[in-house]
Amino acid sequence: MPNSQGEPSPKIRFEDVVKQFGDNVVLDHLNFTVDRGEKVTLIGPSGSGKTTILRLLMTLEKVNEGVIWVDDDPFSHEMRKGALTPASEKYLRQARRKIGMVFQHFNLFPNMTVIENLTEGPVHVLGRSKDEAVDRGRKLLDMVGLAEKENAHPSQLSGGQQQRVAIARALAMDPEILLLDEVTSALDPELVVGVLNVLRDIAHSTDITMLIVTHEMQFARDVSDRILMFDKGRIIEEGAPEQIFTEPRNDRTRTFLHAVISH
Ligand SMILES: Nc1ncnc2c1ncn2[C@@H]1O[C@H](COP(=O)(O)OP(=O)(O)OP(=O)(O)O)[C@@H](O)[C@H]1O
Repeated sequence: MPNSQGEPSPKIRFEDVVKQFGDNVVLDHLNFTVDRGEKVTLIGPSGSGKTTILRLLMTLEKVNEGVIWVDDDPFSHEMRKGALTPASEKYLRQARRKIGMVFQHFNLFPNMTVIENLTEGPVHVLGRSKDEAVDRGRKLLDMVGLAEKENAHPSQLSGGQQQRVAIARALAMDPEILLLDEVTSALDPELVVGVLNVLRDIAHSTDITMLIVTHEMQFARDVSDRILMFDKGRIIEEGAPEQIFTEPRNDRTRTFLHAVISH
């Protein structure tokens, strides 16, 4: 949707967002935007607040101050009687339909087959017909290289295969925004490549807006339009991957990248 200057508005906008747990200020008056279709990777030391940003967007946490906007609509809040009011559960349920997330632990439904995992949401939440959901589920399984596994149960798959099913399951809900939180960090090293290849294809071939938390720096470099470097709940540097990875301006970015890449 264009704004009053005729420019497209951002897909996601954090406006002065504060998130704290007790006295621990995890996000400190945070401001940033993500454009439509943009792929943005959040990097930074452990505890700098990256996962908290994704959890706020998944509505698993609530902001203490500030407002999150998606498509120029309030996301963390709703408009009541002309005033922004913290969002109700009902409002949040509707708002989060635009957003899909893949976690470190894939959390597939263990008693369902792979294809049932993919069709459950589209049928029961989006109201799609079973045939339509199965048809789309098969296409997505093909895309993640698991067409022949549709009748398997999750326990019969490797961790990497389960994670690829989880990615397909998130896409089956047609999200406008996809959040990826350390999706390969629980996997054995030999399974990481297959998952990253699938995600690389998705990043390059879809216009889904993606917000990514990863320690896989080569992957971040390949897929990201922009990198945000966090420290203590603030963005201390941002830029194109080439700039951040080859000539970081901030000393803490340089130290962080050195530690991660030489790890
Ligand atoms: N539910 C919670 N209750 C209390 N403190 C929390 C909670 N969730 C996160 N925190 C704290 O918030 C801070 C930021 O955590 P967060 O997981 O967002 O960091 P991160 O940058 O994603 O770190 P990592 O790379 O280790 O995942 C940490 O100090 C963490 O202990």
